[in-house]
Amino acid sequence: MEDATAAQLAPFLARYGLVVQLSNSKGRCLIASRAFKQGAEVLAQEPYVAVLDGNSQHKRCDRCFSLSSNLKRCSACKSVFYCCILCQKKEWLLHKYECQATVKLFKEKQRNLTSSLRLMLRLLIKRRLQAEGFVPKTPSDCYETCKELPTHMANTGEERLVLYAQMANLVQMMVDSNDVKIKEVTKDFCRFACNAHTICDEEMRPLGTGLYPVISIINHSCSPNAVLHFDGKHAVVRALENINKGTEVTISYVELAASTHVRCLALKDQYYFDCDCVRCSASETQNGSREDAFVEGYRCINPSCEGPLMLDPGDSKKLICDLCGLNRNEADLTPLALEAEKSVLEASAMYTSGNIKGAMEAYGKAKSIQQTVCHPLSVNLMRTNDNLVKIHMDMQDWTAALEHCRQTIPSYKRAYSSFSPLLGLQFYTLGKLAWLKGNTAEAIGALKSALHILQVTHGPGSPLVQSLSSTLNEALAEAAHLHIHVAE
Ligand SMILES: C[S@@+](CC[C@H](N)C(=O)[O-])C[C@H]1O[C@@H](n2cnc3c(N)ncnc32)[C@H](O)[C@@H]1O
Repeated sequence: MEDATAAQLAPFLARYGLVVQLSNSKGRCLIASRAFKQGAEVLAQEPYVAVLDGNSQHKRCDRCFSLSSNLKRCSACKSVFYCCILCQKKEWLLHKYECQATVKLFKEKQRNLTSSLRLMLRLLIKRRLQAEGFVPKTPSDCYETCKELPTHMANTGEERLVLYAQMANLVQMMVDSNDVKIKEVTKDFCRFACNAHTICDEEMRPLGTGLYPVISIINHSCSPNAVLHFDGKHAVVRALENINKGTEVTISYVELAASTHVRCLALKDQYYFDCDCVRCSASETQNGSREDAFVEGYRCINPSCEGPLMLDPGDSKKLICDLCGLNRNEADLTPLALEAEKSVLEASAMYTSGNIKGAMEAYGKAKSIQQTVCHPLSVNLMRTNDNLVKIHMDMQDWTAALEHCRQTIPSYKRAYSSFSPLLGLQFYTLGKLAWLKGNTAEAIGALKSALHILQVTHGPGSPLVQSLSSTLNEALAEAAHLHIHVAE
């Protein structure tokens, strides 16, 4: 970071107990200048710019991102919705220009704005209004701070660069301004790609994208000590463990329930770096590769053995069980793994097109193949079970949903860290399903586990944690009334 920006940002960071340091391999890093307790808020920020995605645009307010069943549509562009007149009025200063550009794009090209184009348009509008003094500017909320984030333009492939340049062209046409330089906008598209964050609801379902100039300074680790959580579009970083003074704050950029190989590919493809976090470094050890074999590997040929299959050092075509030493040919497994993959794709397409029964059968077929091929704790089987939970919940078949959900818990525990929000949410689903089925003791156990995790990741005041606490209290009251024994 140039000294001027770093110095200007320092007071904002000092309020939280953070400083920026430079590292040769990672660029800027955010370092704790005091200790943070597990669950504490490390940093919070509003986005510089944010957009709702296509699915959420008609369900949430474009300004505050809150859910509403009574949204009012902008009568001019007809493409954004607000929860109240106040939100609409407050947004008008920025939306006025976006509105004109949206109408122009539709008139001239018969095209609607995509999320990425809208995000860029918002960046250009806000940047101009701040430069002209119509919108206030602070060091943590200005284009200059966004501009310090890396673009990795030199690493970006030709095809992607051409696409970004075409998108920049469209933006230039929409705003009809010579101030908009194609090269600069192309660079900003590159910047979005490796710095913008997916905004999620409390249940970690994506609802939009935002650029958070300070939060984006936080680097990645596959074993992070902090997590990003959203309240609407307000982003909060919480400590997943006690963070000591002088320690780098890290979050995860990718899905952590994946083998080292898969995580590293995703990081390289989007963020252009080779991860050397503790988890990735461990993959080169026997313990680390065993962990990968559990998460994304095959199962032993002996159905009663739960050992993971590792590469046979004596024969590269063979896999050997790490527990009992039995061999299995990779060539026998590949066609079955492909068949399972095909069934999963078919199931997903059927689900999207509304053929729920077909999807249920196809996921059922995938599951039975995966049970013979994949390790019982593998993420492939876990995802199929998750889809079956979702489908059975849609069909209000709580018994089947509960059964599939129970089966996911051991793989969630293996694939995610003990304070992962996704593990917490899975316990919450298990607790709710067990409660619906009248399994009070099981519900209490799962809800307690969920609360233990989600209080840390979401904070005790979050609406999700509040509603979880009240379900747990209801279940505890019922257990006391019926003299049901509850394990501590
Ligand atoms: C969102 S930015 C993080 C802030 C960035 N370090 C900076 O200087 O502004 C993402 C980029 O930071 C770098 N980065 C993040 N985590 C890293 C890691 N664990 N190892 C190496 N580079 C990392 C990569 O260049 C990545 O594309």
